[in-house]
Amino acid sequence: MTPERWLLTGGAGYIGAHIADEFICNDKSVVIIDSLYQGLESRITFLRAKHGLEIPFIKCDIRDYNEIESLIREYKIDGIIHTAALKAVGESMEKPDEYFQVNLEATNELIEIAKRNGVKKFIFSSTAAVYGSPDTMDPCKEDGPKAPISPYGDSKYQAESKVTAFINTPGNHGTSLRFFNVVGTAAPELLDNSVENLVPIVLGKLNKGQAPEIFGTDYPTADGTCVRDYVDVRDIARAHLAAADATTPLPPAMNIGTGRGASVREIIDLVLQATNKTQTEVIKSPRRAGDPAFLCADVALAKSAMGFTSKYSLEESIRSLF
Ligand SMILES: O=c1ccn([C@@H]2O[C@H](COP(=O)(O)OP(=O)(O)O[C@H]3O[C@H](CO)[C@@H](O)[C@H](O)[C@H]3O)[C@@H](O)[C@H]2O)c(=O)[nH]1
Repeated sequence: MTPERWLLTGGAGYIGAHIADEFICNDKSVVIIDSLYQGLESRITFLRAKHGLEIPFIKCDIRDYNEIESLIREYKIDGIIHTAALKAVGESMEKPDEYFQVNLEATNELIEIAKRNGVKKFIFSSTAAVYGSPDTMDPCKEDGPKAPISPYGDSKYQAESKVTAFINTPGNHGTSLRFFNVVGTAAPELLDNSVENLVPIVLGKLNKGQAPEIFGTDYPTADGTCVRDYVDVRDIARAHLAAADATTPLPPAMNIGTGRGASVREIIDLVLQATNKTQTEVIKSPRRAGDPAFLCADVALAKSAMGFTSKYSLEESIRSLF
């Protein structure tokens, strides 16, 4: 049987490359497009060497609709995993138009292209940012309140509607996966190269002999610092595989997290342990605007709908970085 062929947008990115790896390991064929704005071609080089495959890679902006439509025809694509996006929450406040263009308009266009060309499967990378800044200490449920507070979260939330309309069409299949805080790596070559998130920031600081900074130590949590649900990127990739292989209709959106919370303080301690550093100095800074005290996933839906549960512990995720 010919393997299913998936177009992976943003496949040279940190998350996209892990999905490519997981799909290839499970006998699916992938075609990767990436603008290389944040993605790295070296990740594709690594995947080609690891799997001994000439994985097709085309450098292409997600807004280059003609090129994408030609590729979908040329490669006879069965399904699309759409991870290509702008993802910096802070930057989205400064460039909202660009975020809506890349994250919302391009997703809408991609779905129209899929429809015109008989592509029946679509899995969309969404985010816990759709929940905004809840003021409860309860895990977020998919059908609970959505109140994104950044153009990033809003653009992703609005794009989910288009995906939902697509998958509600009889014969189509897919979902939106709402990632919580993604950490870890399958290989040093696939590491997260962004400098926007807690773990890479703390690592960078420790490597330079600087003290990590904590944004807010007066939250109503056990140790006063913010709690998040840190999920391994390899589990994110496994969730995509589970969604692609599901034989029953999926809910329109599912949380992908662990269901366990960890505080900023705990993360810093784990990174210190993993690096064998004894430094205990931290800078206690004021709260960062828009940060909720607690943001964790209710993971029941992904489990019941597609049998997905996370596999990697936070310790394993942090250890994978060294
Ligand atoms: O130097 C730092 C950096 C971050 N933090 C805190 O660490 C926590 C995690 O922050 P960060 O890694 O920036 O992630 P979030 O703000 O939780 O957002 C991430 O996780 C969301 C999903 O939960 C995604 O939508 C976003 O794209 C992604 O950046 C927050 O409480 C921050 O205030 C610090 O205390 N010090």
